[in-house]
Amino acid sequence: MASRQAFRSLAASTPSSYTTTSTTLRAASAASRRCASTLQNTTTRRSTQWTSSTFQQGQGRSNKRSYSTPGGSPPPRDTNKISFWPFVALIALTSGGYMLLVNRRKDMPPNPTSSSAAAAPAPSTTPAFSPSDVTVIFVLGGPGAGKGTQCARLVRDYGFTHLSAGDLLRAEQDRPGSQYGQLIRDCIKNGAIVPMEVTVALLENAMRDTLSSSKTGGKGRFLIDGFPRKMDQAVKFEEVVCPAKMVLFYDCPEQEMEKRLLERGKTSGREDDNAESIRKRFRTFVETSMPVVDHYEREGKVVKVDSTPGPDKVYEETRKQLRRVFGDKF
Ligand SMILES: Nc1ncnc2c1ncn2[C@@H]1O[C@H](COP(=O)(O)OP(=O)(O)O)[C@@H](O)[C@H]1O
Ligand SMILES: O=c1ccn([C@@H]2O[C@H](COP(=O)(O)OP(=O)(O)O)[C@@H](O)[C@H]2O)c(=O)[nH]1
Repeated sequence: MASRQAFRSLAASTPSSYTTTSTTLRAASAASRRCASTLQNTTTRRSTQWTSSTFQQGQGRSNKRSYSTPGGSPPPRDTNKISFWPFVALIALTSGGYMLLVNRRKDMPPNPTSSSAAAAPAPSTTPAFSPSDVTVIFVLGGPGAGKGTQCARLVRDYGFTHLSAGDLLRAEQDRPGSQYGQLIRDCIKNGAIVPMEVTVALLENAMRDTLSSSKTGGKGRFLIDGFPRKMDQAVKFEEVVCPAKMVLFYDCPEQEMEKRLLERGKTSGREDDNAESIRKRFRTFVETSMPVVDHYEREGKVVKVDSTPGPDKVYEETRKQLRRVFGDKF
């Protein structure tokens, strides 16, 4: 209980993730504006330099020609007017080329490892899956709260598809040739959050695979376990993949979670089930993931289950809560 309160008070002292997100978005778009204006200046400077040197060459040629005119008389002054229009055309062409370049860059995908690109405002888009076909339940809770254990039971009894973000990341980490392997390993060991593009893409692919291989005509129900752990993931997922129906939040004191994780570490083979990584994961959970729960709480989507008791009791409460939200035949 004490830890629940600690989570709450820490979460309250954490700046709103929306503020953080929108500040990052503003910073990213300011940076892209600066970038565009630098590009513009460079292009303008280049075209000016090019134009003036060409102009000088043109003048030079014209002077040479005129000096070689038999009779030695200087050329009439208004011949310069004739050579002015090609330069206007060149400036127009250069500017047009610049605009084309800018427009093409707008369509390029962001670089997944760049944090500013990660937070760059995506063009408004329709989610890949409609909530009328696909039910998404986010399953959240601290490390060791019992998310995976409860998901396994719900799959067994209700035919949900269970997608654990952590499992998907570990599979990607071990996939030969993955360009994200080392990045994922480092993040997991340090209890940090892997850049959202990687995780969102893994989840979307897994959902697509499930839906295309099932006989339910593109309909499905997913328990997305251990995701979203950071506000940017939540925003991105709902924007490009599918809005979530609800959040199942397993609430457990830190002391109990630590005990469970150390026990699990004896057999799990996980690089992060050790005292040092556990401490970092708890910190990330409080500072980064609790604001996500708070956000969904404000949206009225959170169903909280105390996961301190044994697994059977927690499951009983989970079913009761799901029946309350979805009705008896969920
Ligand atoms: N309600 C519970 N009471 C006691 N131990 C639990 C409970 N739920 C899960 N466990 C055990 O605690 C460890 C962590 O559970 P797990 O479901 O893997 O947590 P999470 O997915 O939230 O990290 C596992 O070894 C699991 O067997
Ligand atoms: O959306 C996610 C989910 C997990 N992780 C990483 O995967 C680790 C393990 O997560 P998992 O859900 O498997 O385990 P838990 O900490 O809940 O026991 C986390 O600490 C993070 O480093 C991540 O970066 N993004």
